[in-house]
Amino acid sequence: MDNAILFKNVSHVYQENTPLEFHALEDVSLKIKSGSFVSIIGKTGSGKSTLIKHINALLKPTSGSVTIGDKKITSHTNNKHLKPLRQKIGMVFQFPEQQLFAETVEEDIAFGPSNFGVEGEELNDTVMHAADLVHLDHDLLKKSPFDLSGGQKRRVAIAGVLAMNPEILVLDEPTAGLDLEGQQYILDLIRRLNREENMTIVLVSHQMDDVAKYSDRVVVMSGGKIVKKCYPDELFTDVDFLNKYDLQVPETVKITKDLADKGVELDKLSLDADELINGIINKLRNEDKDE
Ligand SMILES: Nc1ncnc2c1ncn2[C@@H]1O[C@H](COP(=O)(O)OP(=O)(O)OP(=O)(O)O)[C@@H](O)[C@H]1O
Repeated sequence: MDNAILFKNVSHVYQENTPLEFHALEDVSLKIKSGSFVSIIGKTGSGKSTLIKHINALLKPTSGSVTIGDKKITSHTNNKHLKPLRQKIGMVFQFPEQQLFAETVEEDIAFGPSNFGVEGEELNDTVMHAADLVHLDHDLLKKSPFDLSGGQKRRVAIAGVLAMNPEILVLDEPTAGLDLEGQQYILDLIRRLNREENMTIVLVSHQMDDVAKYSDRVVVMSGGKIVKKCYPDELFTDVDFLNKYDLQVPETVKITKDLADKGVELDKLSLDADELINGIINKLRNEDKDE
């Protein structure tokens, strides 16, 4: 089924009609195609979390509408009608392991599906499948989640979301606080879910190297508005734009520019370190041939 996400003229006002009224989203329109990997970036307070909370109607638009597949959400939508929608959207908030609570890893992963009536053999299969998706060793399933490492805990928390079999996965800074290896593990997992399970990914991140490497499209927010929607290479080659919105320049872009300043022009800009290394090797080989 086509689960495109469509924001149409969405505004969101916190604490409306009070002295604390705050316009966090203003007239946001955006289409995220089913099966794509889209990153939402922008400096702190630009409205990224507010935006993504509309995807599962944790927040509803003050005006405008959000449509997921054939389900339209407006300020009038009744929460009673949102259960099927929420089942197909997995939300991974910052530090999701802080929500782990069960005595065993297995029970934690099973919590969501058992709430939706899955039981017995089917529940067991669901838990195993989710554990496999995050490459969690089955020996760990009987352990307390609190005995695991930080990276393992985060994988358990994500497995709990995946056990609901979501078609759309929304993640807010999913690698925050992990060491480099743990970060890589989570990002590779997300990319695998996108490519192999055709899951739509909406990622909020401050890590521009990751955004550059993994996304199909990037959405830049500032002051509650979308200021750019484009392909990663279009964004990350525009250093003036990145500076204007306080966004980091990815390391691969910096290296490519440094090389060009030193007279080494590569054939194309790589947003992935492995690709960049291959570009440099090709350049060296071609130079050898020319000599
Ligand atoms: N419940 C709330 N009541 C009032 N204002 C809020 C509320 N939640 C968020 N805001 C404000 O809305 C603005 C956007 O917040 P939001 O969390 O969406 O930004 P963000 O881009 O996700 O930031 P960060 O990168 O720090 O997570 C901020 O100025 C924030 O202070």
